[in-house]
Amino acid sequence: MSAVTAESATTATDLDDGLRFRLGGRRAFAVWLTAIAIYVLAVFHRTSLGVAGIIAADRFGISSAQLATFAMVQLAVYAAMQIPVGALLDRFGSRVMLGAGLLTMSSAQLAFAFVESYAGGIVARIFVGMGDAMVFVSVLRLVALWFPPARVPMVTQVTGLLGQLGALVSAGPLAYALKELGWTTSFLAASVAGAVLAIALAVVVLDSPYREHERTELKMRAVGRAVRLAWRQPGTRLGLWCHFTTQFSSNVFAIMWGFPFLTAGQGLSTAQASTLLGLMVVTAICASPVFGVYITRYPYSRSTLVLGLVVAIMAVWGAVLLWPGRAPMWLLVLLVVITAAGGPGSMIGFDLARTFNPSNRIGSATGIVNVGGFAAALGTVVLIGVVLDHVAPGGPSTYTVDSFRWAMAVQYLVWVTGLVMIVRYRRRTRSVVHSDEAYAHLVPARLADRARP
Ligand SMILES: N[C@@H](Cc1c[nH]cn1)C(=O)NCC(=O)O
Repeated sequence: MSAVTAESATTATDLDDGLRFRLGGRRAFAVWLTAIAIYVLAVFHRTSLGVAGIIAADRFGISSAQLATFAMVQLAVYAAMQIPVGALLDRFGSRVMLGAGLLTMSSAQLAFAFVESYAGGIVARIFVGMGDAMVFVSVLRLVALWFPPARVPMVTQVTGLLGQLGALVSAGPLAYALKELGWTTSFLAASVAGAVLAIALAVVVLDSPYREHERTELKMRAVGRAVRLAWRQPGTRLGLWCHFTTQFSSNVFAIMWGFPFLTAGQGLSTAQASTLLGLMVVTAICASPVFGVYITRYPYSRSTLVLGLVVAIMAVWGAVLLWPGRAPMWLLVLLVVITAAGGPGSMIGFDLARTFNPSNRIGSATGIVNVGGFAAALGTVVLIGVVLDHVAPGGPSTYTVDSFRWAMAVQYLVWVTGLVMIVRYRRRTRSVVHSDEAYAHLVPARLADRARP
């Protein structure tokens, strides 16, 4: 059965189709909201270090480079875990994986509350990255199974959007708690949230609304097969490259280099730079429903939106980097707004993976796609650091607008690579769409006649 034919079974809205619960009904919302709460917690844990950074440097007695290593290690583990986690998800389902993710993240934050050595802190961050890696793909699998296909693109976008609230919780309440309650109590409280959500998970979340959902009966040896089959789909690889190309710039900016670029490079105050970083979260939240509407209406042209978005991001970066001296504030605002749109834009990658894979491979396909943006972000973080070391060997105190001009320009290598790969896989994916009747619903009427004479 082709991917789309399998998916179309989920269009039923009554309970005759082997359904225990109505697609998009009350139980679906309860499952989704519980899963989202876990995703918010994952994003909160992921971004907590950004807020706790200066206190962490003090507590562990470490340099800025060692502090950055915490974040790098966490992200590297997150990216490396995506494919194994995706395959395990197809084997064990979302409930088990969300439980494992909660347990891993919460234990790691608990350890982080008490460790005092740098090595201990690194080990804790490794496990935070590992637990975090299990969450998002599991939530998207629930979305694909619990909602009617026509609503899945929008629900996927809103899922990404709501997850960003975790970053706001760490920027606000965690920053406050660290100041008022101290390190140990704050991280202890963060880990207790995991225990509460584990109870909600056990009570509310079911893997599937179907009575006999055909969960992949793969033995561990056969798990690799699901990954191979998902990888063979040009649509999965198109999703990977869309995710790769759209999201890395906003990640790099938010996680590592945005703040020094805006302060040391563009001469903004700390408060101005923080406001622009906050504006990125707000933009990502506002752009999500807009993209959701577009991809629901024009599924054939999802990659066209991605291409347009990437060209816009490249153009605004070009304007900032070529601006003589420091860029004016209006241009920096435009820069963060357009760059931030790449976050929700990257969700198109997951939508492509879902369209071109049957439900028993969604975990593997989503995991493959999710490697893209995080791997690109990691690579770019490192490349920018290498160039900065070269052009400003005196360290952060010697950064200037010109050092960042060269360093940030390395992003073009990544964008151009991504664009070439998107164009390549979009051609292959479209040829699959035009040759397989199962994808006929994706082809707009104006092209359908031409494609099927
Ligand atoms: N593209 C992000 C999510 C997002 C949505 N809006 C802004 N960012 C993504 O890939 N998320 C994966 C994850 O684990 O958070």
